[in-house]
Amino acid sequence: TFTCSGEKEVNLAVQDAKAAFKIWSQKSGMERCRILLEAARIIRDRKDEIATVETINNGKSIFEARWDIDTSWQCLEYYAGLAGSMAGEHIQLSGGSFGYTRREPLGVCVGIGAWNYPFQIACWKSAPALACGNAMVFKPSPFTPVSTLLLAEVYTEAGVPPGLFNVVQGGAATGQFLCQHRDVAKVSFTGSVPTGSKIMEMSAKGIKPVTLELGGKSPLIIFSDCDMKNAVKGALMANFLTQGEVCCNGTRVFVQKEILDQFTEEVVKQTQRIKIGDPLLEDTRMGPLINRPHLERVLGFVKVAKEQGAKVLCGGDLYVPEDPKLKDGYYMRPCVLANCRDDMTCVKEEIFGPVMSILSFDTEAEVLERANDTAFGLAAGVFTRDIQRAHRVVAELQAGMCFINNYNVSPVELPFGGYKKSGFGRENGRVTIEYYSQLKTVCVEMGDVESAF
Ligand SMILES: NC(=O)c1ccc[n+]([C@@H]2O[C@H](COP(=O)([O-])OP(=O)(O)OC[C@H]3O[C@@H](n4cnc5c(N)ncnc54)[C@H](O)[C@@H]3O)[C@@H](O)[C@H]2O)c1
Ligand SMILES: C[N+](C)(C)CCCC=O
Repeated sequence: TFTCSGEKEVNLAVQDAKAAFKIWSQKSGMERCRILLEAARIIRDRKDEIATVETINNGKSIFEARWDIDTSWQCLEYYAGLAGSMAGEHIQLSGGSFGYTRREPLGVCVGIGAWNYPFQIACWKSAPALACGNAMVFKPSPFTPVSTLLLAEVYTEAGVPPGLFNVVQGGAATGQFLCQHRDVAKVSFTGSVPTGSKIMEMSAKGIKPVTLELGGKSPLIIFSDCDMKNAVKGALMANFLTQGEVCCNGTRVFVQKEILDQFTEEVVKQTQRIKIGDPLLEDTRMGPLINRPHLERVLGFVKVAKEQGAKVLCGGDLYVPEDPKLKDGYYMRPCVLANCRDDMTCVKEEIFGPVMSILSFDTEAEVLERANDTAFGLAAGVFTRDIQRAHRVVAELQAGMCFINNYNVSPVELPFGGYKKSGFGRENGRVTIEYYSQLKTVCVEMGDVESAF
């Protein structure tokens, strides 16, 4: 049980971060690089311990939590590598005068996280922020308060100035204190569209830049010429990681008519094999959902889908593990829905649970139109052996993160973020430096001032 941080604690955290920023921002990129590399090393060394805490924090399987910790330390390593190469430009002007640009940090940045990837989200935000010379105050979701504290511990042990990465706990009220704080220079948010809209409104009042990583309802398009084995594996990766509670999941699975039956049969077979249970056991691949109300919400979506004419091919109901200590857990069986139409609630709304909707299509033009017919634009995937088609289709897809012949892999070198209502700004990749720094232009006169007066 954690106590929520109120206005006083938020002020203290920001004040400490401000003091730490003064020290950190004066360090050279190489000095920051060394400390971030050390932090990455500590996370790598403590991988099993942090993954265990993350599993207890969120409910995802320990197998998957280890992946999250890998993508987390890789993120720190990547931005450590970039820290030393941040530079401005020199621009020659007439008469020997010149200008130059300096890439400078923003100041105290705020990170607000969702509960599905608590440790990874904190790393994806703090690593580029710190590499650029900023401080960060981070607020994890109140459903997953624990693992971010380990990250604060790691940064401290690695040698960042005290307060440079500060964690405050709480929900909406704490988040609002952070967003409205006059000494906060930027807000990076991961969460739902309605909260993202509020964050943007608060930030607008203070003219603060924001990064918004929001929800999605992404299409996964399976053409008849795909490698079937990989397409089925891809569909499972696109739908059932972290109990289906993944922003970029490809939950609208469009399958070309010729292979619909074969694909569906294989997907159902594989889905039924997913081992549900105690997430700390090595062979478990699906743990419990985040909490009771969310479980009920997800089951409610399945109920409405049935009422609207979808056919449940497997799962979609409560799961009670044999182990008596797990009997009150928030488990459900992963669900595959067939006979879906584009106008159904399960196809239009983000469910954020283990529910895959299968839709069929005839032509490329048709599927593109249907895939893009959504207010979201986070991710999309295509399975085909036709290389021209693959690139032609992704060029038309309105999504920030597109996968060809795979899904939900996240190399830190590649920018990640949304189009349309899925948000803006990016995490990972070189471009994120732009979102955590600002450019100062210096104009240098080498001659006399030519005055108009
Ligand atoms: N695009 C991405 O990278 C990404 C990643 C993970 C999750 N998500 C999205 O997150 C959502 C699920 O996460 P959630 O339920 O935690 O989202 P949420 O919007 O309910 O909460 C996210 C965070 O915002 C805080 N918050 C809530 N109200 C606030 C307010 N008024 N002011 C400031 N902070 C406030 C919460 O305490 C939490 O820390 C899904 O829609 C999912 O798609 C997106
Ligand atoms: C690591 N994944 C699976 C790409 C998820 C990124 C964060 C989205 O919720």
